[in-house]
Amino acid sequence: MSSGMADLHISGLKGLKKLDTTMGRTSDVCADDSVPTVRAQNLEELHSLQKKSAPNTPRGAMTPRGAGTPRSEEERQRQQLQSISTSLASLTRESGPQVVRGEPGNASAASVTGFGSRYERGPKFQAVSDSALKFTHVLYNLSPAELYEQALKSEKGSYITSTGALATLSGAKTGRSPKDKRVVSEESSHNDLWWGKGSPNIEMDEETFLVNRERAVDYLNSLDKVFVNDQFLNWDPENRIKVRIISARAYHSLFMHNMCIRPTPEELEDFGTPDFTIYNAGKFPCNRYTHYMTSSTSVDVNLKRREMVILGTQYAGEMKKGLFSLMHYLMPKRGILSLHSGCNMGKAGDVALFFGLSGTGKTTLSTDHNRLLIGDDEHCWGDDGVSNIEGGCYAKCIGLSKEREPDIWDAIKFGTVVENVVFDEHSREIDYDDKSVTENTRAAYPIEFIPNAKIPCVGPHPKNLILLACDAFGVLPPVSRLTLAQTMYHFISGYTAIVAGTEDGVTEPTATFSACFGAAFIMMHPTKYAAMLAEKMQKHGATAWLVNTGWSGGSYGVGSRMKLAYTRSIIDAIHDGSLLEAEFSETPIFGLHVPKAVAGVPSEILQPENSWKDRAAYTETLKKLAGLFQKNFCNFADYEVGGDSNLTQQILQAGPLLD
Ligand SMILES: Nc1ncnc2c1ncn2[C@@H]1O[C@H](COP(=O)(O)OP(=O)(O)O)[C@@H](O)[C@H]1O
Ligand SMILES: C=C(OP(=O)(O)O)C(=O)O
Ligand SMILES: [Ca+2]
Ligand SMILES: [Mn+2]
Repeated sequence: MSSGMADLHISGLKGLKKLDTTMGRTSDVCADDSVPTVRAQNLEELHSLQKKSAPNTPRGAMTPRGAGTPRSEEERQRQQLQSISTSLASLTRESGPQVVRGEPGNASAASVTGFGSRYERGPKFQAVSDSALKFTHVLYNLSPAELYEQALKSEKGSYITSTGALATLSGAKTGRSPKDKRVVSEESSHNDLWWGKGSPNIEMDEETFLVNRERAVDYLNSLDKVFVNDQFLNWDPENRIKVRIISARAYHSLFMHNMCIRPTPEELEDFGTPDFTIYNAGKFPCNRYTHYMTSSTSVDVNLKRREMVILGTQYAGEMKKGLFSLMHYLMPKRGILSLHSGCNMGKAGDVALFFGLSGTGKTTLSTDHNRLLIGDDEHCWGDDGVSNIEGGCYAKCIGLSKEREPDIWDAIKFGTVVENVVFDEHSREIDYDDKSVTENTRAAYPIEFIPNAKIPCVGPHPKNLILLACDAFGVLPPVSRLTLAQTMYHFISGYTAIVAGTEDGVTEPTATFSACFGAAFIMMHPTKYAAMLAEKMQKHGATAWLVNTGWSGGSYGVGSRMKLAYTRSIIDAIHDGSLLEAEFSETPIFGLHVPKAVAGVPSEILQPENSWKDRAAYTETLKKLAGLFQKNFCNFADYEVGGDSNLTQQILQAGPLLD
């Protein structure tokens, strides 16, 4: 210090000389004083230094033209923007909008493309409507952090929770709208698809699809900014599908970032033209004067155009399950079975699939601390084994507890989207029991957020198939082993029971039958999938089980939901092979094979009649459910499963028998 002070002096008479603060810096300066100086010349530059572009994720609008960017990189970006402009092209004007990377205000000529790009601006450009003069700002494959900022800035109802998740509201729709799901009848797919009674595919013509598509595209192009995600479906590299999702909300972009497979920067570089595009204009309604429209909501799939249009619902699950429907068309055509199932694998490589309708436990039970998670909801079973279609999980949050579902609890952190949950205004702690917004509260997170995720999400052929049913009647045994014919019968039936709106005082459960445990998502006739399943089960020697995750000791209102700990013990016994060695007895009516004992489960609950106080009520309820199964199966009685008429006869006889 003393040497520096000695050099400081004032000289001359015309004011003070500038202090040279760098003067005399010697090695004996105390450590506190040795912080490097700021590089920036001004505040603007300082702020610009804060952000940098990673080499593989160029920011078109932020990279100054000619600032050392290699020509090929610039060309690649131009092609990418051209591709997005083409996606957003208006059909009536046959032109895409002028697309610019980045937020409004960041427009720079270098990143503008599309119709009338600066190279092509001619008289034609002047002649078109105002909308062609407007830039469409594209926020392309933003990171979770960027999407958080976008959501917090522009979307009411966006908050950061105490653990760092992004809380959002999905709007008026807090679940899917299956009655508004339409599929275009066109020559390329018409004969492959399942139409008519029981089918989820509500027919729509090509013309009406284009009307809705135009409505969505015009809406998206009218916005200040749109989000574009280019991602993949299916971890099987040979059957990977490239999807583009164009949406109006950061919530939607982050949701799909989490749920689809995230491309590496290299994979993104040669992404090229997507195989399928979603136009999510869910903030905007469809027009009820449009032919076929029965509400303000329409989710329209066009397999020939490889497009999906969403109008009138912001529920993000619509995109996830819409893509699942697409896979239910594309994969079986390649001989690959698509399944609404969870999937996990033991350390020894034993794979289990968990089938079941919503709320039966696919996500909860496939997320198992002792096993590797392959996926929670959508899988393919092909010649080489299984592959997850998705890159993330979508867990129910209602009643979530750290003790019972620790891995899901811990996954709700920075990057995760939590939909429609209620939280403390100040602490931002989520109250998982609060159903004020909806009972269907959800968390969407990348699969890597589960510590024992199996990456890549593929595995060998399954050893066990676990058919889950949440039987609110409480008459199905907690676990039973199924024959092949029974497996087909229950797979085609797709049973679960829900409890109708408690607020109405209704305590009676309602049986739901949904073919292939996912009728809302299948595209072809259920027997097509069932035949493939039978063939694969036989070929690979898988064992199937029916597990009731619903009521025990009586129906809803009398009995109680099966303890999760018991269900987990049952599942453990299936995985480790011990249950296969058990002694079984056959139940009346349903003819199910029930084990006499399962480690960790009280034996008296294994036969449901033993857990009911009122035996007569039990028998009556059992018969009632059997009748509902039979009535439902009438819909399939005239169909053959595959080319095997013998198996078809066995399947028809494998259901419940009443005398
Ligand atoms: N015995 C049980 N087995 C499975 N889930 C149970 C059980 N008891 C309660 N649950 C709850 O039921 C819900 C099952 O939902 P989830 O696993 O998300 O179903 P899916 O993925 O099939 O839609 C979870 O909220 C879970 O905590
Ligand atoms: C995403 C959904 O599936 P699941 O309930 O099976 O998790 C849904 O039904 O909206
Ligand atoms: Ca590549
Ligand atoms: Mn699920």
